[in-house]
Formats: sequence, structure tokens, C-alpha cells
Amino acid sequence: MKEQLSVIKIGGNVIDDTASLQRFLDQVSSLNGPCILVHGGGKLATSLAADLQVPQQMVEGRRITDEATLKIVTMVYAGYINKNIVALLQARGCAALGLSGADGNLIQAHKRTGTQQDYGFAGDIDAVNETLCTGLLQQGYTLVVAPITHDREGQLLNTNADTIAQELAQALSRQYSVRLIYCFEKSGVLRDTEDESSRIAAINKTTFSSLKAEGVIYAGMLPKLDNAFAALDKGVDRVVIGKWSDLPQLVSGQNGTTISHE
Ligand SMILES: Nc1ncnc2c1ncn2[C@@H]1O[C@H](COP(=O)(O)OP(=O)(O)O)[C@@H](O)[C@H]1O
Ligand SMILES: CC(=O)N[C@@H](CCC(=O)OP(=O)(O)O)C(=O)O
Repeated sequence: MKEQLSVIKIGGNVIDDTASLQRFLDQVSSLNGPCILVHGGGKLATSLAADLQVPQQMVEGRRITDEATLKIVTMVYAGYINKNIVALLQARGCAALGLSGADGNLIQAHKRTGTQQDYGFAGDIDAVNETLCTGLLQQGYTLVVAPITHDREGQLLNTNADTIAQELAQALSRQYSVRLIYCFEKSGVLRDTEDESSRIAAINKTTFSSLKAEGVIYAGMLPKLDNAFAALDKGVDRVVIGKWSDLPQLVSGQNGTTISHE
């Protein structure tokens, strides 16, 4: 039987709140078994860009990444946020190791092309270094992954953190039984985003299509669900979307929204 691996993604809204981040990391450090934590940080990058007067634009959940923006996101994601999370996990007795996609050639990508929109230095993933991941996980490290990738020709690229989590989860599902947990600030996929009690317990491809058509699912939740179905199609065991503070229950499948084939 394959060993269980948790791949957990935490979004920028939670990271931005110190008290929430600390409570979330208390829970991460208490989990059993190997774990990869992928973090975003879009909120902090957007506010720093505003301070520096670098205009920002998002298209279909992806940041148009010009040169100035690439510098900002690299400093924010692979620098401040990644190292802060690693230090906070170390303080909790967790053997955390921070990596961007360039470190150890963890994630190779190419500049997004072939679309009418020029996304600048936004990267689409080509390959994940599974050998590096499994080696480090077997040594007992919890990997903390920032959403910065590279093209192996010296160019750093900015890649959506939900997609990084999905690609790592599916690559590692050859070796592990992987549960992919997307943590954010709401209790799951909601029927009404203003009503926390309207959580939808399970979604499959058919219900996803109708919820999309009804306008119940929109904005950042659309690519998150596309990533969730892609992960299931490519061998990931379980995908759950839910509130960061419910992490133990999300891991055991007792809360949040479970994404399923049927
Ligand atoms: N049905 C829905 N249920 C919950 N959130 C939804 C729904 N439809 C759209 N959203 C939006 O999607 C957002 C989450 O996507 P995103 O901001 O990309 O997450 P993250 O914080 O993980 O980066 C929520 O904050 C919410 O505004
Ligand atoms: C290309 C692209 O869009 N990259 C994302 C990476 C960060 C991210 O995904 O952060 P959240 O999870 O907090 O949204 C961005 O710069 O916003």
C-alpha cells in the first residue's frame, strides 16, 4: 500500500493575517505523515506593487507579470513569505525546508505563450522533480514551496500557486497516495459566497457545470476547481477545498467540499 502524502495549498488572504497564519501552521506542524505546503501570496504582492506604484492586472486568475512585477513577486513569494513560513514551522519543531521551483530544479516551466493575451513572465509547468521531492520527504522534511518557477535557461517565472499544488500532487501520486487540500478563508465551495452555512459538501463534474452556469462559482474558484478535477484525472486520491482553520477535518474528509469524479 502506498504511503499517504498531504499536499496543502494556503492562499494569500490567510498568509496576510499573522494570527491566522500562526494558527494554521500550528495545525500543519501537528499533522502525521509527509507533507508539502504550497503557499500563495497574491494579496501581499498586490499591496507592495501599489506601494511601489507598479500597476497590476489579473486575467483569468493569472497575474500579468512584467519585469518590475517579476522582481516584486520573487521577493515576496520566494523571499519574505517562504522564509517566514519556514521559520514559523521550525519554531514549532517541524523540519521545514523552503524551496522555489528553481531550487534543485524542483519545477521547470515555460513562459506562457500561444494565447492572445501576453502574460509576460507567467510560467506554465512542464516538469516536476519527483526524485528531489521524494528524497527530501523521506529525510523527514516538510517542503514549503513558493509559486516561482524557472525555465532552466536562467529565467524565473511566476506561476499560480493552485496549479503548483496540483502539479506536485499529481506527480507524486505515482509514489504516494496523495490528498490535495486547498485551504482558503471560506468553509468550502458555497452556494452563496456571503453565507458560510451554504457549504456544498461534494461537487462532481456535472454539478460543477451547472453551478458555473448558475453563476454560483466564479472568479478565483473557477481555476481552483479546474485544477482540482485535473488532479483527480491524473491520479490524486482525494481533493478537498475548505477553511484553513478546519485543516484536521479537511484532511480526514469530514469538512469542506470534496471534489469527486462521479
Ligand atoms: N461558490 C464559491 N464559494 C466560495 N468562494 C467562491 C465561490 N465562487 C467564487 N468564489 C471566490 O473565490 C475566492 C477563492 O479563490 P482565490 O482568491 O483564488 O483563492 P486563494 O485565497 O486560495 O488564492 C473566494 O475568496 C471567493 O471570493
Ligand atoms: C501567474 C500568477 O498569477 N501567479 C500568482 C502566484 C501567487 C498566487 O497564486 O497566490 P494566491 O494563492 O494567494 O492567489 C500571482 O502572482 O498572483
